[in-house]
Amino acid sequence: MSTVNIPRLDLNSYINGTEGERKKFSDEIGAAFNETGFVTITNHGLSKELIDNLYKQVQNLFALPEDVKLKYEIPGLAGQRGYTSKGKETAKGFKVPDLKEFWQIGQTVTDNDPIKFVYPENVHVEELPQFNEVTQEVYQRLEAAGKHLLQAIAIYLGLDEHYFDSKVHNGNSILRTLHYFPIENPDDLPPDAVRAGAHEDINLITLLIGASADGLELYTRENTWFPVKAHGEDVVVNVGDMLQRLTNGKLKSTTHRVVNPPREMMKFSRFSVPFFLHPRSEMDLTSLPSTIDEEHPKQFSDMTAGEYLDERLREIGLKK
Ligand SMILES: O=C(O)CCC(=O)C(=O)O
Ligand SMILES: [Fe+2]
Repeated sequence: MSTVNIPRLDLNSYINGTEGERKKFSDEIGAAFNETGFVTITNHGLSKELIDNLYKQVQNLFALPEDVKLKYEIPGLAGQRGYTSKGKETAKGFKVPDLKEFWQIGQTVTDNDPIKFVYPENVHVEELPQFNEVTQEVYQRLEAAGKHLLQAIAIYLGLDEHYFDSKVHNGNSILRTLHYFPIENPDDLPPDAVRAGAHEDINLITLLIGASADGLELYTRENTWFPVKAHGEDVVVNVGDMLQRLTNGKLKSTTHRVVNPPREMMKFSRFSVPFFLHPRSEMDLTSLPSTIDEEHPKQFSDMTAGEYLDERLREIGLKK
């Protein structure tokens, strides 16, 4: 099996570290994002209690009766807020939808930024007030961690440390709580039905709170699948397509998937919670001039984040 190096980095050594520690963090995350596009992070600002409470609430949400969940599935929002039922999202290039249902929470604008009027309202689960509270806290903490990670990445890219700050302020990020539902009769499934088909994330970076079970795999340069394992409460962070475009492929948006468990485990749920860190839709994703040269010709067309998101949501079947 090919060996894939997914370094485990301490975010606190960047936030509160010495000049040397900050530089080391920035070099390490940059090198990993250039090589495999994945790292795991400790000291990310989410306590074990918060994560345990999050998973408890997520389980409560998906345990609600089908008709209650369906009342939160809102037409016209492309799944960007509230509930998305089974069979709605299909990985790009796949025919069979993923074996999952999910709930998405978006940005809450608390200042006078006019972008407030552009975003759809978040949907609150009337039956579970604690779900709304805990996901709000998790959103804010992952967004804060993500801003620090982008500062470290900016330094690696030779940009000003605060290059991304204004671009992600009140950005279009999404916290997705996911349920890969139990399958009682795996024989009834189409042969190519999987929990999450191979895909790349759309956004700048994704922060994933370690899932309730194994299954996440990344596609290596040697064309093999490699399992991504996170210790306890570590957060897995990977590069998305927007950051790959901005850096002309210097930082890699690595293909990943969630495989089905062994047959006898198919009757158990798997839960996971990725946070897709998006910029404001006006951010220009045109590749940075410093990433283009004779050896690395320009690979992507110039687009804003909003245009790119729209194109991708259509490709995965969420937007008509
Ligand atoms: O469930 C997981 O572990 C990963 C989910 C994922 O890759 C996604 O939703 O984009
Ligand atoms: Fe993903």
